[in-house]
Amino acid sequence: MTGHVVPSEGARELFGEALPVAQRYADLLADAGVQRGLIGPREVPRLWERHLMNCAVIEELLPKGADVVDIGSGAGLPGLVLGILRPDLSVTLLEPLLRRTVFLQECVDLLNLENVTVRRGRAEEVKKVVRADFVTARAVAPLPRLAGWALPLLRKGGSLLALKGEQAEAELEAARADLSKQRPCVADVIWVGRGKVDPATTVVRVTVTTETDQATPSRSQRAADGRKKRGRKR
Ligand SMILES: C[S@@+](CC[C@H](N)C(=O)[O-])C[C@H]1O[C@@H](n2cnc3c(N)ncnc32)[C@H](O)[C@@H]1O
Repeated sequence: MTGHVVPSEGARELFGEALPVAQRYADLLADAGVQRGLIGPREVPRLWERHLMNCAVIEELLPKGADVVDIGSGAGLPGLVLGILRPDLSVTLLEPLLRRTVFLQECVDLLNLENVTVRRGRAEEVKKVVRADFVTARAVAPLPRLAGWALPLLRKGGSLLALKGEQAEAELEAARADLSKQRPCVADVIWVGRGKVDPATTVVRVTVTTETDQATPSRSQRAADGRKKRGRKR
């Protein structure tokens, strides 16, 4: 055990009652996570500020009881942190690599997180079986590709919350046309955790406005719908 992952006062405030469990997770990351190459050793001194806290503030965006799927969880960021902080959420950690899912399952078992499920797989392979109110992702893929994986998983009114860096606004502007072709949606960039983390966490939020199976109807479907509507009016 490295034993030097000490939470700051800000981390203590942010995690509150969940701090002991978050501390155990931080220790697992600093120990087995580093040994197994899931997180770089240079990240250890900044585990709380740069990783756990930066991810934890996303909880501000999640209503009570929401279903959350975290695409490409890696060592558990942000999904595992959200599951620790918010026992009311139902969190699925979706990750294709066995080495990572083994670590994630060990964390879930050791931390006794009954609200967190580990699922091994690629996001593009679960479109027909996974549904969520929110999809989270950090450092997984450029926005158009990420949206292609995430939007089909969302219920109407649900959002993709993509944790992004300084280029978030430019990335969103470049991806807008592509996003609306994938599924009707509205998208913006928001900052969460002001006063809790510095800098605030930048999130690209993409909210879908139709049911899953109504995603962008084809031209022929639209024409057929139009004919039906005119028929009903007569
Ligand atoms: C750079 S890591 C980021 C891990 C974590 N989200 C973080 O911020 O530390 C990217 C992760 O995405 C996963 N990934 C890559 N392609 C994926 C896909 N198609 N579906 C789900 N996860 C994927 C990788 O296996 C890897 O664990």
